[in-house]
Amino acid sequence: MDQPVIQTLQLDHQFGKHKVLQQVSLNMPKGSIYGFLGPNGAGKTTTIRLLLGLLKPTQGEVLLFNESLSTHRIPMLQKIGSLIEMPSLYLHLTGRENLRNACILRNIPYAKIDEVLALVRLTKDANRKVKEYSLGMKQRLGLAIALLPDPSLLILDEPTNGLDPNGIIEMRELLKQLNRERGISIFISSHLLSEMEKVATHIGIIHHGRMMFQGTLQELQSLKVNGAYLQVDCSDQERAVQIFTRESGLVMLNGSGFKLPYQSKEHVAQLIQTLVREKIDVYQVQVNGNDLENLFLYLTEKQAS
Ligand SMILES: Nc1ncnc2c1ncn2[C@@H]1O[C@H](COP(=O)(O)OP(=O)(O)OP(=O)(O)O)[C@@H](O)[C@H]1O
Repeated sequence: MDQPVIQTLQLDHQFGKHKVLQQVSLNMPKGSIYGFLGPNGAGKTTTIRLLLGLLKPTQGEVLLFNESLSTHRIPMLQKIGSLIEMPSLYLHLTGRENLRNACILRNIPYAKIDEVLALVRLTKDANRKVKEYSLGMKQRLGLAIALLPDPSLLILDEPTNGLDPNGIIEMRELLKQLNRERGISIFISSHLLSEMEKVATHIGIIHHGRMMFQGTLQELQSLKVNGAYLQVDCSDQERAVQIFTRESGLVMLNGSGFKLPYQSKEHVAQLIQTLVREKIDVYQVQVNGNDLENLFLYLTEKQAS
């Protein structure tokens, strides 16, 4: 698991004078599902294009399977399946015919077609025209094409973008299955923290072209707890702040209540019991700071301190 499948060494990229990536050092262990997370415009697609050799870095290096992409591009790309945003499909052809075309282009035997159709659960719809497919089915067909060469690494750019909740669940389950049963390492970009938490084993966070965090999902989650705070709305905010300031100096008046660092659900229960005992009515208790935006704020503050 510790052997890297993707490594970038201080990657910089600029379009003209616009610096889009700065010193991006990615490290994706073999066998992992690496969630590459960042808001729109953070530099995710640019990074993916560099990983696939579709762009050349201004500085730095990409290593795939421990070898330099600049010297081993062709054999490496044969081991990689990719899906960048919407797959380009022939809508007037059937799913099976699209796969046949892809086989011809990549010199892959037709025998693989039934296998990949079954993997992405499109066997029953294989002979329907793609124009009749839902977006989720089109994405799965794109994934089937990416799986044709039996890749050991999949690189997927926002594969759940635009899908309905069912489509998102199907894609998520499918990726986990491919990772678990076939041992395929999966690099997946997304702007949704909650989605990546459901699928990824490792996370890299990019913001304004810089890596802000890289580690296991557990490491990210412990950071999130550190960054999260509890917002409590109640009938007597001033007295509540006095009570809890005795326990922890980090309590602040906020809106119609107060806020303090989130510790644990047991601590939340104790806090509510204390308020009730003190005859202060509790209107609302909310854990904030667990979303991507707050996480960025937290990480930025942490880097500056
Ligand atoms: N070909 C290009 N020429 C000039 N600027 C570009 C080009 N492609 C991307 N950019 C700029 O680079 C920055 C990063 O874009 P990128 O597409 O990598 O972000 P992203 O994280 O994938 O976001 P999104 O989810 O919106 O695609 C953006 O400011 C974008 O405008």
